[in-house]
Amino acid sequence: MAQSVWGYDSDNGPERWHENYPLAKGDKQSPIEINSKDVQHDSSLSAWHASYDPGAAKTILNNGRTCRVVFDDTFDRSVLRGGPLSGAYRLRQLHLHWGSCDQHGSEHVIDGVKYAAELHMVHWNPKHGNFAGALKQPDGVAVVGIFLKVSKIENIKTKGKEAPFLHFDPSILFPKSRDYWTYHGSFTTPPCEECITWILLREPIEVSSDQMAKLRSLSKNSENEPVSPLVDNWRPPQPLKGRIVRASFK
Ligand SMILES: NS(=O)(=O)c1ccc(NCc2ccco2)c([N+](=O)[O-])c1
Ligand SMILES: [Zn+2]
Repeated sequence: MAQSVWGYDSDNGPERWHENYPLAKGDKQSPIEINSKDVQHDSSLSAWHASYDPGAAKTILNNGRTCRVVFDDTFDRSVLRGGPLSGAYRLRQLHLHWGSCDQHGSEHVIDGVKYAAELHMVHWNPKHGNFAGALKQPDGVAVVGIFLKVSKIENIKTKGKEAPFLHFDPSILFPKSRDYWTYHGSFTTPPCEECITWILLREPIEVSSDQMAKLRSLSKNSENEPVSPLVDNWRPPQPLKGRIVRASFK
C-alpha cells in the first residue's frame, strides 16, 4: 500500500515523518519548549518592523492541513526587517496550527503552557532568489509566531459585515508588545528544512471561542469525502540540542 502522505494521525504523524523526511530528525528542529529560566536576554537585539501592503493579500485556502492566506511576494511589497534579521524578508503566507480544545494547539510551548493556537507569518530572504532557494539557506526564512488564547469575555456577535479578504493587513494581528524570543530552527512540518529564524512574540493575542470554533469547523477531507475535522495540526516540541534561545526583553 502506498505510503500515506504525512499528516497528524497515528499512522502518518510527527513520530513517523522521518521515514520519508530525514531532516525531521535534525539538530535544529522546531517547534521547541521555551523555559524562561534558560533564555538569554540579548540587549543587542533590535526591534522588528513589519511594513505590509494590504493589497498584497491574495487568497485564503484550506489545504487539508491548515488554513492559509497567501500574499503577492513577487517584489518587496510586504516586508519584515530588524530584530535578529539582516535585510528585508518578504511576507509569503500566514497559516495557523490549533487544537481540538482550548487546552492545546500551539506548536511552541512556553514554560509548560500550550496555547489554543499558533499563527505563523512566513517571510523569505529575497537575496536567495526565490522561496525554493531560500529553503536551502540557514538565513532563508523568518517566521513570526503569535500565540492565540481564548478570551474569557463572551463573544458578542455583532452584525458587522464580513470584511473581504482581499484587503487584509496582517499587522492588525500583532499584539501590543513587540517583545520576542528568537532561535534558529526548522519548518514544523515536512520537509522540516532547518532554514528558519524564529521570532516568537511573547504577548498572545485574544480570540473568541466563536473564532476558535470557526477554525475547528474546517475539514481536512476534500468535498464528497467522509467528513474529517481539521484539528490538532501541531507538531510537539523537538530536542533543543544545545541551542540558545535569546530574548529581546529582560
Ligand atoms: N509551520 S511552518 O511555518 O514552519 C511551515 C511549514 C512548512 C511550510 N512549507 C512546506 C514546504 C516547505 C518547502 C516545501 O514545502 C511553510 N511554508 O512554506 O511557509 C511553513
Ligand atoms: Zn506553521
